[in-house]
Amino acid sequence: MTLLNATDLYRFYHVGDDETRALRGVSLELRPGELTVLLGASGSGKSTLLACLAGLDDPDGGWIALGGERLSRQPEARRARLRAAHLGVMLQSGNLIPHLSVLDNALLTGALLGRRDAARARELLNRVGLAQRLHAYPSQLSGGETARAALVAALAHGPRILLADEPTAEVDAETEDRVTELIGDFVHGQGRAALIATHSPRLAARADRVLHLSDGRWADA
Ligand SMILES: Nc1ncnc2c1ncn2[C@@H]1O[C@H](COP(=O)(O)OP(=O)(O)OP(=O)(O)O)[C@@H](O)[C@H]1O
Repeated sequence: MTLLNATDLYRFYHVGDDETRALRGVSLELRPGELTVLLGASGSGKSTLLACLAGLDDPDGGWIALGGERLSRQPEARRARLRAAHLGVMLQSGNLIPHLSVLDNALLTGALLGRRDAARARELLNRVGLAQRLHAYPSQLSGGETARAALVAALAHGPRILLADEPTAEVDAETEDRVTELIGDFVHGQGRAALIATHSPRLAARADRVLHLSDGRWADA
């Protein structure tokens, strides 16, 4: 079974006369129970790929399907519905709402889906070491706390797929272990899928599959 299917993705950016080919024919499948780690040098296209898979950006070529439904080249409202139904998304650009507390951010998507689960949100925040920061606002968090709060906000509604960009950025080794455990349980304990861009050797060690992006292509392609 495939939860997410991306075929032959292209994404070009134009600034003045310059063209950056951020994605050049990337295909990918995400399956239940599989933790996939995404590696690549800065500028290789990792964030662009995650944004396209999340339906936050639209590829210029190729297509993406979530649970058999097409995500790419759809109106924003439909992409948002599919995103909420299937995905947990944690991106560097931030998926926290500034005027909501850490706890309310974690409850938001579940509430929109009609399955608000405060006990689960608190448990996840506790597991990543944020039990004392439930009522803080995003602007009051450190970089590492922001990444963990954003990860919990992506996971708390129980999505089938997690897409995450550097969830262990700026954290100490103990917190990195906690975040790795949380993602490992989500994928291997609950049979979900995850695609994680990370430089963490701890997280990479738990991966079922490691993919390398280089200059917008799979390195071995
Ligand atoms: N909005 C944009 N406009 C123009 N160029 C962009 C834009 N976003 C990304 N790029 C370019 O596309 C390429 C891929 O960028 P991307 O952010 O996907 O890389 P990355 O692998 O995530 O890098 P990092 O690890 O530094 O976050 C880079 O050359 C980047 O400069």
